[in-house]
Amino acid sequence: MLSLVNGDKTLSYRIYFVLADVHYEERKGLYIGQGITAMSRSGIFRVLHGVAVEMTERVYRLPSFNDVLEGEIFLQNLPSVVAANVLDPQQGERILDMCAAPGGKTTAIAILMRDKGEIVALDRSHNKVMDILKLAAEMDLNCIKAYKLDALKSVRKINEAGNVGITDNCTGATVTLGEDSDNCTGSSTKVNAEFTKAGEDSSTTSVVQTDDQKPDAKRYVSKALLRKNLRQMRNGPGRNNCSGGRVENSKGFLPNSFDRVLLDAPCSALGLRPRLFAGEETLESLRNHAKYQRKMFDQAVKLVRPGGVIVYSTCTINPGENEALVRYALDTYKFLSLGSQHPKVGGPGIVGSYKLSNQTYNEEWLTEQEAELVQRFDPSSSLDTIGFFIAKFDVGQKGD
Ligand SMILES: C[S@@+](CC[C@H](N)C(=O)[O-])C[C@H]1O[C@@H](n2cnc3c(N)ncnc32)[C@H](O)[C@@H]1O
Repeated sequence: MLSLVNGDKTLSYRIYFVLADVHYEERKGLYIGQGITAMSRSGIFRVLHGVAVEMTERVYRLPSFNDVLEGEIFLQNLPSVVAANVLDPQQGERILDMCAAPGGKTTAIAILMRDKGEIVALDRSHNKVMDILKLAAEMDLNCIKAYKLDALKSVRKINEAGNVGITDNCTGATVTLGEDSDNCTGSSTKVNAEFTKAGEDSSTTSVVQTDDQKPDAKRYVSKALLRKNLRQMRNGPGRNNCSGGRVENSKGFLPNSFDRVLLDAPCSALGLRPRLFAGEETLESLRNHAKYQRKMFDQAVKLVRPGGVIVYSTCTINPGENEALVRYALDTYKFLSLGSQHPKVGGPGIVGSYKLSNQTYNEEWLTEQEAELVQRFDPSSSLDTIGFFIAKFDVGQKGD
């Protein structure tokens, strides 16, 4: 008998699992499962071995909220709401949400600010930025500005001429265009991208038909953009193009320019339910998540002003991406301190240490006092939430 628990207490879809050679190993409290895979219905017919389990009955009787009050309500799990509240945004402030799509926490923050102030919401995916814009429009929230930007490049660089701007990898021009792609050609075609400066931090890209072939450093087009436009001419704007196919690319932001920063980092997502371990993560991939998160955190530290706040959160139970990030942050940036969290709903973090096998140092986790200051949502606890982690940092004087 396979019983699953869903964090939102609704199971709208049939869920299939393929079980083969199931085994778990325990490493410092982290279970890594292999051989159990949650699959799509079509995917299940492509595997050669295994046992498929079809779950046909809901664990809970609560009906699905799909299509209920669409545009009126947006369901969130408890830890996400807590994360927005822990950030404690104030009206009139400038907030950065570094990895924002689909915009659940962004909109929760906007509501807490009563839509007064400015929330800059970033995601590296064009379509996901559209999702943020769509959600903000549905909820009638005007203080959210969403941009496509790789959060690893979210601090503007000062170039030799003293101008600010980031350079792309291909042309040296100040912005990269294209749907989910940073590749660019620099070549001119019938479909050009028009570069306009929209405010201090962003550039608006809108697609225009033109015969103007004059070379212009600020006019270039990516292959991805070309493909997208051909697709749009054939199929219409598509489900996500709520704002007429426009997406804003950002060139990055000035250091110390935000009152508060939320880094809801991409992670191994080992806290999500219902989900048996899919066997996709390895120890190496878990370490890679941690490295990626640290680089993003470094950007967050640069962007927040002295006296500001950074909230770091993940939906994983892997301490290497949670407590170890906090240790890194506190050891690297002496002007950061753990802030007391309100509301506090989850339990304390984990105290301990571990050694990365191919590195020469021990990564110490938190002291007991520090562990008390972070929130760890244990998916097996009676609170019945997804696994989640929240750390809040108060930012002191940065120095040079
Ligand atoms: C955990 S989800 C964010 C969920 C979101 N905060 C919410 O509450 O709705 C992580 C997001 O980070 C985005 N992402 C991953 N790497 C990124 C990067 N380098 N720069 C910007 N966004 C990135 C992913 O596209 C994904 O949408």
